[in-house]
This record gives sequence, C-alpha cells and structure tokens, in this order.
Amino acid sequence: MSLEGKKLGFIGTGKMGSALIKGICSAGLFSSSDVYASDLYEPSLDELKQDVGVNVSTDNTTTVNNSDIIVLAVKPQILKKVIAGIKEDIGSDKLVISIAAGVKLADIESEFNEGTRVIRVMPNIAATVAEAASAITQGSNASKDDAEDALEIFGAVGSAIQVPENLMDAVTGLSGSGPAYIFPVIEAMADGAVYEGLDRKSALVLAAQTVLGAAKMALETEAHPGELKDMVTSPAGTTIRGIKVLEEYGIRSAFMQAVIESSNRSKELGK
Ligand SMILES: NC(=O)C1=CN([C@@H]2O[C@H](COP(=O)(O)OP(=O)(O)OC[C@H]3O[C@@H](n4cnc5c(N)ncnc54)[C@H](O)[C@@H]3O)[C@@H](O)[C@H]2O)C=CC1
Ligand SMILES: O=C(O)[C@@H]1CCC=N1
Repeated sequence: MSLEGKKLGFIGTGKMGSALIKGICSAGLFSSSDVYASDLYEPSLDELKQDVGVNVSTDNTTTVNNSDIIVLAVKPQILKKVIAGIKEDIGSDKLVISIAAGVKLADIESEFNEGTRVIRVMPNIAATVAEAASAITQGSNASKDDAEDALEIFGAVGSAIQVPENLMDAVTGLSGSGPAYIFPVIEAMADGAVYEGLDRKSALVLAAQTVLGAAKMALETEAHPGELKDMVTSPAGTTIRGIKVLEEYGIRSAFMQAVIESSNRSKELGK
C-alpha cells in the first residue's frame, strides 16, 4: 500500500487545514487536482482554489465521496457534529485522520460506524513552511499501512513520529502549541535589539534566524542543549550576563509550565 493513486480530503480549511493543504501540495506529495477540501466559510475555500488549485466545496460529503483519506481539521468542540454529517459515507475503504486536539481515538471511533479506520495526528502550524513537528497514533481498526500513509503525509511537511496515544496530550503541549511560545520569544528578542537601536526589520530577521540556527544545531548535532549553550557562553563574556537574567525570570520553569498547562488543556478537551 502507498499513497499512489489516492485522493486526499480536508474537512475544515481554517488555519491548520489550509497550512496542511498548502504544505502537502507544495511538497508535491499530492497534486492539487487530487486534493478535495470543504468548509462552511467560502473565503478560505476561494483562497485555496485560487492559490493552490485544489477542488473545493461547501459540502463535506463531496469531500468524503471523492477522497480515500479524509483529514478532519475542525475544532474539537464541533468534531462530533461534523462526523454525524459524514459517517454514512465512510466505509472501510476510507481512512479518517483527526487532528483535533485532545479528542481520543475511542471517542472518535465511537461516533463512526463500527470498523472505521481512524488515525489521530497532532501536527503544528509550521506545516506551512514544511517544518511541522507531528506525532501520529493508530486507531484500533487502522492498519500498519494506514499509519505509514499518515507518516508519509505528515512527514512531507516536516518530521513525523508515531507515539502511543497516552502521549498525545504531551505532544500537543509541546509541539502542537509550541510555535506560539516561540513567536513571542522572537518578537521580544527583536524588541531588545530595537531598544538598543537596531531597526525592526533587521532585528526580526536576526532574531528569527537565531532561533532557526539554534534549532538546526540541536537537531543536527544531537548534542545536549546545555553543551550547545556552553559553546556560546564565554567566561565573563556577554552571553552569561543574558543567561543570568533569563534564569532570574524563571525561563525554564516558565517554558516547562507552559507545556504542562497546555497538555492539561488537551486532557480536558478529551473528557
Ligand atoms: N492551529 C494550530 O496551530 C493547530 C490546530 N490543531 C487542530 O486543528 C483543528 C483546526 O484548528 P484551526 O485550524 O486552528 O481552527 P480554525 O478555526 O482556523 O479552522 C476550523 C475551520 O473549520 C471550519 N468549520 C466549522 N464548522 C464546519 C463544518 N461543519 N464543516 C466544515 N468546516 C467547518 C471553520 O469555518 C474553520 O475554517 C482543531 O481541532 C485544532 O485542535 C492541531 C494542531 C495545531
Ligand atoms: O490551541 C489549540 O487548541 C490548538 C491545538 C494545538 C495548537 N493549537
């Protein structure tokens, strides 16, 4: 089994649905004519039709009937309602992928007819630039081939790993929500340089490239982050002065707590 000859559908073309469609089509994994998308909000469909050339509709069953794999990219709170509208069109020949935060596989499966193949995925918004960090977890009727298809789809827009379902809340708090923790860091670092006289545009470029470079070093060297930090930090130099301030403001505790709190919210959404 592979993705060859398969058609991909998206229900919900908001921030995450659109990011995935754009990322997957520009990665060339599916041609836009093999991608179907539906939403109630026509402007987002018009934009996707115009920019990417995918097939669009305001009717979710059109997406389902034309697709082999259907990604549910609607808010967790309306997932049940959306499933109720499509369940009779989903047989065992189709694979459903939910990206809804928190909502458990068993709860999704119980909304569909028995035997429906479901995979749960937590991607992130960096799918837009093919740098998402995604985790997938396999439902009780989904096959190993289904999991491989999901890994290939989400791997085309970044990196994708498989985890047991009980770790999906942790993934959500970390990489699902994580980009939103880093954007204010970039903005605030740039603010510091603007305070010191650098123009805003240059400050943002340098701040963002600094985050990108640090991330790339962590991934490519696989060195412990503490070791990488020590490479920058000269005795009695500039960096240690900055680090002291971050420690005084509790940076580690703040980031740890943010991930834990976000994971807690994911657990709440699953209740
Ligand atoms: N935004 C993010 O960074 C991430 C979001 N997610 C998950 O992705 C899902 C979507 O989130 P966002 O894209 O941020 O939300 P969003 O609000 O931007 O998009 C949801 C879309 O669903 C559409 N919609 C509402 N009712 C519908 C219906 N009955 N049929 C078809 N479409 C309908 C809305 O018009 C909207 O365009 C959520 O479940 C969220 O937990 C997961 C990872 C990251
Ligand atoms: O904030 C949220 O609920 C969604 C899920 C992960 C990222 N955004």
